[in-house]
Order: sequence, then C-alpha cells, then structure tokens
Amino acid sequence: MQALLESILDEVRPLLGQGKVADYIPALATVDPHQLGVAVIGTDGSLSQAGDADVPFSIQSISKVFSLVQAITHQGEAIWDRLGHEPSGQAFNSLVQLEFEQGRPRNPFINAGALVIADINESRYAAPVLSMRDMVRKLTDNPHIIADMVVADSEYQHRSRNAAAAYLMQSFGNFHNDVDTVLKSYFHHCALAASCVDLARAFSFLANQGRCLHSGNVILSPRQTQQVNAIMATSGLYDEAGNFAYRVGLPGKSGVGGGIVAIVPGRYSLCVWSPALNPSGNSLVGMQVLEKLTERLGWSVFAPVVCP
Ligand SMILES: NC(=O)CC[C@H](N)C(=O)O
Repeated sequence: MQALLESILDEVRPLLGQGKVADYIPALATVDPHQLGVAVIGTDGSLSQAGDADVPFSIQSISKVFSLVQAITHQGEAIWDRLGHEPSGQAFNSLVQLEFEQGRPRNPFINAGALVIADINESRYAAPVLSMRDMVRKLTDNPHIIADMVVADSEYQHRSRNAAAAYLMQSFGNFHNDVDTVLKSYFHHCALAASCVDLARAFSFLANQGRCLHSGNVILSPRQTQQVNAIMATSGLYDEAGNFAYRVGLPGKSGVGGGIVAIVPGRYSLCVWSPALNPSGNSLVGMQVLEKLTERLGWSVFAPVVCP
C-alpha cells in the first residue's frame, strides 16, 4: 500500500498548479497549492501514508460529518424534521433551492443543511465549540487539534452568504438560535486544522460499523453508520456527488481546504489533501489520487459483494 500511494502521488504531481485555492475565504487564499498528501488506515489498524500526510490543513466542510454525528447522537431521526437527506445537485453555498423548498435544506452537507445542524447542536451543547473540538481530538487521537482562528475570523468577516442562508431559514421558522452565534460556532468547526493521518484515523469508525478503531468507543450504531455513509455517497461532494460515485465509487466528504475523506466500508478510511480546487470546490488533485487508488485496488461500493 505504501509503495502504491507513493507511486500514485508521483503520477499526479505534474497536475499540481492546476485548480484554484479557495479565495472567498481570504485566509485560505494564502495556502501553498503545491502540497499533496494521502493517508490510509485499515480496520486491521495498519497505517500507510505518503507526501504531506502529517501537515495540518483547514478541514472546512469535512467538519459537517462530525456535526451530523453529534446531532444524530442526541436527536436521532428527529433531525430529519428539519432537513432532508437528498442530494441537492447545487453548489455547496447555493441559496436558490432553499427559497423554493421553504427553508428546508436538502441535506446536512450543503452549507444551509450544516447550518441547521449547527443550530440543532447549539440548542443542545452549553459550549458547542469546545464539544466539537473535544470530539475531534478524541476521534483523531490527537490532543493538539485546534481551530485556526485566523481562518475562523476571516470566514466571519466574509459571512454574507452563510448569514443569508441562516436568515432565510429563520424566516421560514427553521432556525431557532441567534444567527450570529451559530455562524461563529460553524466557522470555528470549519477552521479546525487536522492532517490526512488525523482525519483517516478520525473516520475509522465509519469503516468499522460505528466503532472507533483506536479507542473502541461506539460512535454510531451499525445502522446509523450505513446511513451516514449513504449520505456521504449521495451528497458528500455537492453537485459533483455523481461524478465522485462514477470516478471513485466510495462515500466521501470534501472541504474547501482541499481535503477529501473517503470510506471503504468494513476495510479502510482514507484522506487525501491538496489545496487547489476544481469549479465544484473539491480538491482537483485529490480527486485524481482517489480515482487512481480505487481503480488500482478495485475498491468501490458498487463492485460485486464478495461472499466468504
Ligand atoms: N465546502 C466547504 O468546505 C465550505 C465550508 C466553508 N466554511 C463555507 O461555509 O463556505
């Protein structure tokens, strides 16, 4: 695996320089786009990594999976009264559908949906920012995880679109807490910094029927784990979810920091990172790495099930 990861990174390195780092959050515009890393953790505990796999980056929308897990943990199925689990086919920050659909976001992985989830969590936790940070520290097994406050502040300064989504939902009665307070929690979650190795480890529970590999803690039931993987497969890459299913064939979640996590249910959790994005806001080189890896290894949730 180690040699395969190294050789795939060598193959895609010439593509570094294509794509564009997220500049609608000015603090992210300064990140060096030539970085590239990948980490793969097996449910047998094996870790393989290549390139800049230990360099922390802004997890951005990858945090939406952690927030969803928190909300499922304390609200269960009741969260679906407030939002759907259908793909949107729209950009992650689109507002068009939200007006048509009376302020009920399509899914928890577009911004509007993540803001409703943040609102649900704001009602539940006394200190949502710390609850999230502690959860990510436990799941990554890294007590040094912190949010990059320069990124969080930069997003707050440029919050118009997310604020518009939240106020629109408030006008439909689907937002219960103070908008500014929830936005601050949400930006803080997005600004958490973690490496490929941290995130591959953090998401091992999704490859392991809901049980965290290193702690043994039950994070979700096996059924809830399948459901979160299903939402990742159908909505994790926004308006590119279909392309991701076609090219990679795994549940995945991207962020505008250039990270993409992916799950091979029962086998592996992986994370790839390269900051420059394609027009859908997904890591351009990261997609290539995942496509090559799954093609070489035959990993796909759409491949025939091999019975023992
Ligand atoms: N796709 C993303 O990673 C978007 C997250 C970003 N924090 C935003 O709200 O715009």
